[in-house]
Amino acid sequence: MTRTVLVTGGAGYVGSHCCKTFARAGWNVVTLDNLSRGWRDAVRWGPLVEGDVRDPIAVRGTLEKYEPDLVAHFAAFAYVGESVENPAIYYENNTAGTLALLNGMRAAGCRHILFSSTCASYGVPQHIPIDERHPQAPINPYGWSKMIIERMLEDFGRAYGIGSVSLRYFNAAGADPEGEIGERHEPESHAIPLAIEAARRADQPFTILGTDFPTPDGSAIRDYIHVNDLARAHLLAGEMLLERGGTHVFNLGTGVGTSVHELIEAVERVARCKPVVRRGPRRAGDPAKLVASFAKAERELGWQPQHSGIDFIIKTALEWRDRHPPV
Ligand SMILES: O=c1ccn([C@@H]2O[C@H](COP(=O)(O)OP(=O)(O)O[C@H]3O[C@H](CO)[C@H](O)[C@H](O)[C@H]3O)[C@@H](O)[C@H]2O)c(=O)[nH]1
Repeated sequence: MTRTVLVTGGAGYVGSHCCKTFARAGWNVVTLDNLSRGWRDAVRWGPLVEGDVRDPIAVRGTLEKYEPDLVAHFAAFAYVGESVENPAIYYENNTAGTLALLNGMRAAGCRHILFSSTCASYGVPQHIPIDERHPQAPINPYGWSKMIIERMLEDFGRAYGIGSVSLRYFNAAGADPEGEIGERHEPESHAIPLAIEAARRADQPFTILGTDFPTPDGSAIRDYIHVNDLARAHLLAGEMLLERGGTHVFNLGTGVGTSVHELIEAVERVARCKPVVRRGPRRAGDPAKLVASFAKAERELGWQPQHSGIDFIIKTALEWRDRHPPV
């Protein structure tokens, strides 16, 4: 029997890539998105229900109409800086939004959820690579807004039998290699799209935010993971959850760190053009180094990153950018 997944935030960056991956694997895909930060034209693999996860009528109506086996929950705000300036909308949209969604699932008898969590829940790392047992101590409201949800999922599992998998992403990056979807944020604050823009346009220099980190070249190190590797992990996690139930947590990263300087070199190599680069101060709350251990996902989901070489990530992001240059 064909399975159905309800994807909240399916019009967004990671959500839309997951829709494609589930659809390719033979699932029915339904998107619930309020289009506040998503894109109508990114919803290509099933119907779009335009609605908000905080709206009990929209959630209940969608769950009852489509009877999904699984909810994949991406609908969230994800700008760390914005969360510091305006925490209310993060707790409202991310935390309260998930609570409303979970209550809708309870009422409709839907028992399985994949949750898009974050490495920001670890805060400043005590050791590298970061495994799932690393203490969680967020240093910004974005990280807290997501960590509270993980806690909620544990409690809802115990009390109401809602099975969940929280997937703690490191740095989602790259685009669909077939060019149908990609990263589109407004405003764009992420390093890879900005470095690519700098390679394409001399009037858009890239600023290295921090050159005095305790790292070999002084710039911050991140673990960039291709969005399609993330999407495949959701598919495997969903299949595991339907089979086994329970409450689970996995890191999704590559175990490989790339500094901002190395990122710029990679953009130069792939784009064959040197971006104009400036040096700037650190961004508040940016740790020096975040690198994942994905051993648990490998062991329990049989997952490994397959598309996350930095040059391939940049190649797919560049192709997407060139198909959709900013107007
Ligand atoms: O113009 C820029 C933008 C970024 N950076 C640097 O590049 C690295 C990556 O920055 P991104 O903004 O691309 O990613 P972050 O690691 O800050 O953010 C990621 O992790 C966050 C949690 O920590 C959120 O989950 C967020 O959505 C996700 O993209 C950081 O060291 C940042 O300081 C620059 O040097 N210049």
